[in-house]
Amino acid sequence: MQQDIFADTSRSEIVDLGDNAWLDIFPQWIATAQTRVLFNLLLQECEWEQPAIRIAGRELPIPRLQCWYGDKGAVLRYSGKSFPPHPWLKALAELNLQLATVCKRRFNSVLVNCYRDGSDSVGWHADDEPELGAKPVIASISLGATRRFSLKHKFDQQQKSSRHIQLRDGDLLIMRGNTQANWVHAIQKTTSSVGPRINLTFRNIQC
Ligand SMILES: O=C(O)CCC(=O)C(=O)O
Ligand SMILES: [Fe+2]
Repeated sequence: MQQDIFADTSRSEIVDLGDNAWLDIFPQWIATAQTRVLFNLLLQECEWEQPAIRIAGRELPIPRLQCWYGDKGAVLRYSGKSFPPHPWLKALAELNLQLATVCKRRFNSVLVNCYRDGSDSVGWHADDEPELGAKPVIASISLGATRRFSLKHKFDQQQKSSRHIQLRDGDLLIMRGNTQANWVHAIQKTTSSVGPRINLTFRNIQC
């Protein structure tokens, strides 16, 4: 992948969530010409899974497809399940290198989610598993359809403190500081007609 596929990376916005929690957003961090190539490549090459997890006492398939990539030993754990990593796809390793220029770190793993349509979602959660460490930096890249990323405070659940951000094709969102400690986030189902979306969250698992 060439350097010039990345759009103007100096253009970023900060969303201050208070108490040392904040988001950095780089709209269209990946240029539109390349997002389609990347989207199609991931759709074809990812080894998509739809694992079942226990929700309210019942084993149910997650409402999206996912695949976990990373260094050997970077095991993803949530809802009592463990997912050993698939070895890095070349395209994901290259994206990780480019992220290093913005995030000043190399991530050791990435969760790839595919939301096939508006009925796919991810429920309210924080990426606050102990193996992600305190104040984890999590870099999220969106490809394909625009979906609404919602945040609500863990301890102040008033509607007015919620935030909503439209994540568009090529956008990079970085969650920083106390975002995982103080906030939960979700991509909620929508009844509007939306096409497929792929989201990549790059993380560092302590292993
Ligand atoms: O799809 C997104 O934008 C968010 C995904 C997410 O929160 C996660 O994978 O932990
Ligand atoms: Fe998350």
